[in-house]
Amino acid sequence: MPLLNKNLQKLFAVAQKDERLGIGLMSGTSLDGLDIALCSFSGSGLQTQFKLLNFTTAPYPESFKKEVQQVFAKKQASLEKVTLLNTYIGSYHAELILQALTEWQVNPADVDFIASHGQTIYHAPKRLHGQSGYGNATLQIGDADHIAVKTGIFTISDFRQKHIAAGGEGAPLALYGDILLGSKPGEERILLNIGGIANLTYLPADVDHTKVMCTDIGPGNTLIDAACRAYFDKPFDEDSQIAYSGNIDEALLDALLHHPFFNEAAPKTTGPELFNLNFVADAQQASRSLNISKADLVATLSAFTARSIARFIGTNFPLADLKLFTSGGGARNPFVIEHIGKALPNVTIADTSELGINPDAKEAILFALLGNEALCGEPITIGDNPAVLMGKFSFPA
Ligand SMILES: Nc1ncnc2c1ncn2[C@@H]1O[C@H](COP(=O)(O)OP(=O)(O)OP(=O)(O)O)[C@@H](O)[C@H]1O
Ligand SMILES: CC(=O)N[C@H]1[C@@H]2OC[C@@H](O2)[C@@H](O)[C@@H]1O[C@H](C)C(=O)O
Repeated sequence: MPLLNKNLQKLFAVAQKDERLGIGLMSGTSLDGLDIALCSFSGSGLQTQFKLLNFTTAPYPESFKKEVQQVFAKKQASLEKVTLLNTYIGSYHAELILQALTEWQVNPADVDFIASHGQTIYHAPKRLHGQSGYGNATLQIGDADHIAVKTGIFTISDFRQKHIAAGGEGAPLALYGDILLGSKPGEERILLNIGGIANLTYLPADVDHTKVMCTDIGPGNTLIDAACRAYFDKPFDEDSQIAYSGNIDEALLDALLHHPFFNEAAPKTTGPELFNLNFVADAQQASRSLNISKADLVATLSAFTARSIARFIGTNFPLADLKLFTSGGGARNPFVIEHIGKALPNVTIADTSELGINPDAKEAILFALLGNEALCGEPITIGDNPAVLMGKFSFPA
């Protein structure tokens, strides 16, 4: 009998361990840095026990952001740049992981797996690209073979393709972890992540999985960040200082909210491929607000994020006793949170630390959970959502 590949033997052993150490990685649409979450896991599926042991966001230098921005969410980009970045990002993420492990005094040999999201460079659900003959598509780069070889740790990656293969749009994948992290019998809950794009998971009080909904809502920070970069030479509107210095332009806000995406049935996904400064310029043209001040623009874009989130929640979940738990960098944008609160006066709002989950770490934890599932889980059926185990395996040797 031929010998079993040693990597497979080791993988088999990891899947059978009582407790596994896994790292979840998230590098989202905001391009602020790599989120690295080190967790311990036992069990799988809805019985998973996990603990966040360490977390950091390794900030990206401006030079790296500029490189990625050359291809990010662009219809036309250099294929050479995409190819170079695919290898570079994999290798760079490996370095950032090793640095974090050194800081935490954790030996890489003790880590059982890494679950890497990669860097989304283009998200193209069919609804958005509209090209006949092509279905839903998405592309994350930062090849995981480089992470595995450089760190010596099994790496699971490219989670979104299987979701598409099974009929989804490749996102949001938060659903699978959010049920585990946030569901509580007797409480109507929504977990709202405000990253570059805002998404939510509704978790009903009766824990009926057919009622769970997980969907993108629209822009989170992406337009606010883009305006801050373009007009204030700042990566984001820290503590909403710019938004608070401006006024909301109601005509522009209405024009922004008028986009057909907001009337499309959920679940749906989107990205900066749609919500970008061209989209804003079109809305300014339509609302004759091209001449408003840049601070008014940031205030209006921040109100747009808040209003589109509040409108989605108010329309789809008109519940008396709803609790909203926020996460992602937008949870630290006071203007956005204040305006969501004003528009939803009957909803209790807190961030996910109330659930014992670091709001900045949540998405990286979600990918670590998906990695744990890929190793030892079973497909979970949640309503009409794709019931598949996601991720591809990269071996260190
Ligand atoms: N103190 C703050 N004040 C205002 N905004 C903030 C603050 N801190 C973080 N942010 C916002 O959060 C963003 C980073 O959010 P996050 O890391 O959740 O995004 P991401 O993971 O890239 O997004 P996605 O979930 O779409 O993939 C920043 O770009 C900024 O807009
Ligand atoms: C294609 C892609 O990278 N989508 C991200 C992005 O960031 C937020 C939103 O848009 C969400 O759909 C998704 O990420 C989260 C982690 C998800 O899949 O649940």
